Amino acid sequence: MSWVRPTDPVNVPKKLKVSQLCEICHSRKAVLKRPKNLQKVCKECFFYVFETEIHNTIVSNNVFYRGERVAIGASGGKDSTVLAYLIKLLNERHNYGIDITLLSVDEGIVGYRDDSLATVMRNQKQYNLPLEIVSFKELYDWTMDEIVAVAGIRNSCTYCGIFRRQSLDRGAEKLEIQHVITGHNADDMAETVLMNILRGDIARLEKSTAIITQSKGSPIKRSKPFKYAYQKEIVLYAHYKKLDYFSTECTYAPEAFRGTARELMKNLEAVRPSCIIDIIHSGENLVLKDENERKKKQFTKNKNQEKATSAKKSTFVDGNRCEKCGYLSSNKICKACTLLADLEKSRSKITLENDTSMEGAARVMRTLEHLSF
Ligand SMILES: Nc1ncnc2c1ncn2[C@@H]1O[C@H](COP(=O)(O)OP(=O)(O)OP(=O)(O)O)[C@@H](O)[C@H]1O
Repeated sequence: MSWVRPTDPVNVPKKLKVSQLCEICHSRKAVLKRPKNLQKVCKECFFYVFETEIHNTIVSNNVFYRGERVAIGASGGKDSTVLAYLIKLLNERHNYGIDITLLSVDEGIVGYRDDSLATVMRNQKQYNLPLEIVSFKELYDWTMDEIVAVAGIRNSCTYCGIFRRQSLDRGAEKLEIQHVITGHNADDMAETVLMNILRGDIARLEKSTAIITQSKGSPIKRSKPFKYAYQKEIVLYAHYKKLDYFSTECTYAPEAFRGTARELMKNLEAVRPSCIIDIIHSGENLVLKDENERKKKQFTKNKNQEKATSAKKSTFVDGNRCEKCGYLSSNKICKACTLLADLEKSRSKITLENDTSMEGAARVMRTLEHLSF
């Protein structure tokens, strides 16, 4: 264990007021207030409680089994960098017996993902873990910069989310790994619960607080060991541990509604820090109406939407394979292929400049300015 009770009288601070002491060890000087519960703690106790809380989440939810091969979705950002560092540390400390690989998706965003992948490559060396990188270009023949040029910045998160999710699954499948863990934290989870409530999306609401998810028929399961970890604490941990992470925001703006929910969450958290955990707790304990009854209602709603958009929808069966790409899909044609078909229609309209020295968004904006559809 790394935490040591400060029994050495030489290290006990002399003239500290009681209010300056760490509220856990009552010996060392507190250097931070935990954003989660406003408890004043010293650096050593913060590391210890933070690591122990993640360990407890993993153990109490049976996230791993001995001998399991696990891929960590590594973006180079703070959450997944801390995740890679901590999972490796806890695996060694508590002998989980898991085999860890870093798995990155290169979405093809010049000036953003290329820099963050450079961080992942450094992390790979620092943590001595294998790394696999899959790219949108190799899987779909599109980069995100090209997609934004065709579909617009406002739709970027939709495309990126669907392609990234499938890319992580495909990367894991290539490595013959059946478990992908991601750095989604408590803030992300509370934000998703809030968003689903505000949208009335009950089907998603029901699944939004699960720590482990797996589509029926899919061999790949997903889990979120940081489910209860506050984003601010993850950043503090990375800062005090001097971890090497990439902190630039994505070049493309977050989905408008998610951005609004995030803002709302931040305002709520400022007034009541525990609200992040409280929202997750509420989500976990929601008792939803009988599923059949909801499905009937959803069916009627979908039928009406179908009529309005005259969209052709296939029968929803989990575990199907996409008729186009052959990858697992709950629809006849998977979401990625549906989006790709729309993109292909527009591809001919666009000729992207071959200048990679310019940042992605700037390049896209210039391309758009010169386009006449
Ligand atoms: N390009 C990627 N390659 C691999 N995994 C990714 C990638 N992008 C996101 N992920 C995974 O999904 C999680 C949530 O991603 P999100 O886009 O919300 O980023 P984030 O909250 O900024 O996280 P991070 O700080 O790790 O980038 C990440 O922590 C990571 O595990």
